Amino acid sequence: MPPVILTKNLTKNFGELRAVDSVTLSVEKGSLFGLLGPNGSGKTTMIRMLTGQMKESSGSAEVLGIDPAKEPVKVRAAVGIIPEQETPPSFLTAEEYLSFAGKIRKIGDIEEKAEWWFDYLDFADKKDVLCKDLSRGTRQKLMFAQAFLHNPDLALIDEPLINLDPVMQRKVKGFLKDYTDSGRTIFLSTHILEIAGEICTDFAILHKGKLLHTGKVTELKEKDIHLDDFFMELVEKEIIDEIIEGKERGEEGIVEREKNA
Ligand SMILES: Nc1ncnc2c1ncn2[C@@H]1O[C@H](COP(=O)(O)OP(=O)(O)OP(=O)(O)O)[C@@H](O)[C@H]1O
Repeated sequence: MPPVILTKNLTKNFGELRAVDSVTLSVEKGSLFGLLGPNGSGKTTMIRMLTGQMKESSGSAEVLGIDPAKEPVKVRAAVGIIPEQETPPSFLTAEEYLSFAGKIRKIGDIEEKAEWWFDYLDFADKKDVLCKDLSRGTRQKLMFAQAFLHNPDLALIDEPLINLDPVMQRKVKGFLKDYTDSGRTIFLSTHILEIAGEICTDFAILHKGKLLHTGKVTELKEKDIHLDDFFMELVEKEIIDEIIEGKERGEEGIVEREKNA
């Protein structure tokens, strides 16, 4: 079976900065894939490229067999997306927003589906409130609901749990696990390593745009290694290597300068 997501040497430059650096990875159908990495490591940029919101500088990507750079509308119609820290339009109520999302996605029974989400995520009392007046957590619930309204085969979700309380986090974690158990795929970017270790089947670690590791969570569990310890060790090693490399470069620079003096 072909992978749901496949990237080959996917790269994104912003001027001098290489935000994503030649990333090659594959995500299998039915996996709950965690994209992990420190601040600024390129997770959001990856998701933006995979959902056709941003074109790569080089390399390629395929999402559900579609090239997101060539057919961004097709890819966005097929997948569910929760963009990072995005909020729903301020001038619509929660209910209007889901109805709007349902119309774009041509969902026939949108009222029924929206009702289900309001009940499931426990915010039916907020459906007539303008999005601008919703709490951050409730806005996040709304963004979560819009991503899954059309039961997509793949959802790419950027930090979907960060503003939710522990009860709601547990519910959403359960939802994501059940979703992938039924054969659909989740590509989740998160800082919360505990959650990733708990629910993800597969993971990748990015650091400064580079893919440091990709593998299965069970492989770590079999070796009795916690994902957060594995992550810390790998990222810390990378940082130490960079310091050593930087020092060596600096020293060489001094030697060169001395030679030229
Ligand atoms: N549109 C842009 N223009 C210029 N630089 C950008 C742009 N978008 C992202 N970057 C830079 O690219 C790098 C990667 O950013 P990105 O948002 O992908 O990281 P991230 O892993 O999602 O970070 P965080 O965990 O903090 O959300 C950062 O250095 C960021 O400043």
